[in-house]
Amino acid sequence: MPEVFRELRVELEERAYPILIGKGLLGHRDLTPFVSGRQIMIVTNTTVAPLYLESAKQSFPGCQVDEVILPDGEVHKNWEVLNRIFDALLEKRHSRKTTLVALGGGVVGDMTGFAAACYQRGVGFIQIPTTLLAQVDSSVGGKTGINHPLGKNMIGAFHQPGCVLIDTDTLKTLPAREVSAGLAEVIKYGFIQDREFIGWLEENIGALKALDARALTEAIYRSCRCKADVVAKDEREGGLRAILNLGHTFGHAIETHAGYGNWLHGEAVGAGMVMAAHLSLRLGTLTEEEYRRVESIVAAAELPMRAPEGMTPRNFLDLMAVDKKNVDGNLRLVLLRSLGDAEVTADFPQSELMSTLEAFCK
Ligand SMILES: NC(=O)c1ccc[n+]([C@@H]2O[C@H](COP(=O)([O-])OP(=O)(O)OC[C@H]3O[C@@H](n4cnc5c(N)ncnc54)[C@H](O)[C@@H]3O)[C@@H](O)[C@H]2O)c1
Ligand SMILES: O=C(O)C(=O)C[C@@H](O)[C@H](O)[C@H](O)COP(=O)(O)O
Ligand SMILES: [Zn+2]
Repeated sequence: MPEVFRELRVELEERAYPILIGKGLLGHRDLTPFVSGRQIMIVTNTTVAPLYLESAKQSFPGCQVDEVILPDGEVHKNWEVLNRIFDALLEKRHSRKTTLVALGGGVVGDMTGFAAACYQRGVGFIQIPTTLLAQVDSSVGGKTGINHPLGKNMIGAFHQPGCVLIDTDTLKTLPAREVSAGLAEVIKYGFIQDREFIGWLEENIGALKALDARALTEAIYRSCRCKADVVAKDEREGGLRAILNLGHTFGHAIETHAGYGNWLHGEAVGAGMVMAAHLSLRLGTLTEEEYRRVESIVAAAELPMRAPEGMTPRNFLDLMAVDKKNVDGNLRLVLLRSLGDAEVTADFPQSELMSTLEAFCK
């Protein structure tokens, strides 16, 4: 039987940090050992603040706690809104000993981490992720940043948090659509590295959608374990880490095309993973049966399986041309060697890629 409290470490020598996972941790777990001075700035948004800001403050007894509340949405993951964090830090005279606390989903987490990487050339930060997606993915690993109108996450820095606190109770208020978006990144770990986890997910997807606490804790633990392991081996994406990008080359193109509205990140990744699997099937590395399993688990998570209405193969190719994984102008994709095993490769005929794009843009 899975436990309701789990703990992991991201092993990065002097930058190693714990991931604490369980029910009812927010406001009860003392996080002051991860604060360098006495000042903290909690960064959150207009949706999360009324739900969890007061509880979050209880996790920092004895600290001077300030807050900055950002507008909600991927469309606000930009320079203008990032600057509001710097304005608040300077107005409240935060020193280089301050600690930033990201309370929210991946948008708040990525922006807070980037602000922490830049403020006075770098201060500490803590991740308190409150969406499933942020709990299984964005709060771990130190990728921080903002979007550009021409490309997703194009401006950013690697900056690791000092601690990640995951309270599964916060998921009780998460809309079902956001739960599905988070499941995309959970399923991703199975596809790239853990075939056995795919079987577990096929059996437990209903319990996850119903927010069963034990199933959630298990899925979050296994996801974070996979991510922590990859990050410990390749913190700055020199090679291996790029497998965490399965479905993202297609997915980021979808998000950018959509103007960072309408499509959630996890939804775009869901469709993108099916596209990557389809190309792998065409290249003969994935069997028909494996491809059907990919389709059926993505469908069970209630994620989209097609490109957005009106998006063309040309749109995909133009947007994928700025992907960060590309080398010397050559497109590189994360494809499946088999179910549970991914690779980054530029070794695919353009004609096969076109066939996949055409199949999904119908
Ligand atoms: N840094 C990384 O490694 C990494 C990994 C994956 C995704 N990301 C980024 O994360 C972002 C997506 O994150 P997301 O899916 O969390 O989106 P999000 O941050 O926009 O959160 C989704 C929605 O849920 C709301 N919300 C958050 N917690 C809630 C709660 N407990 N109850 C009710 N509502 C709540 C938010 O206000 C928002 O409206 C994207 O920008 C993506 O690029 C980064
Ligand atoms: O942590 C990583 O590495 C990932 O690729 C995780 C992704 O789920 C995440 O969306 C990440 O932000 C994508 O990074 P990018 O470098 O492709 O912008
Ligand atoms: Zn992602």
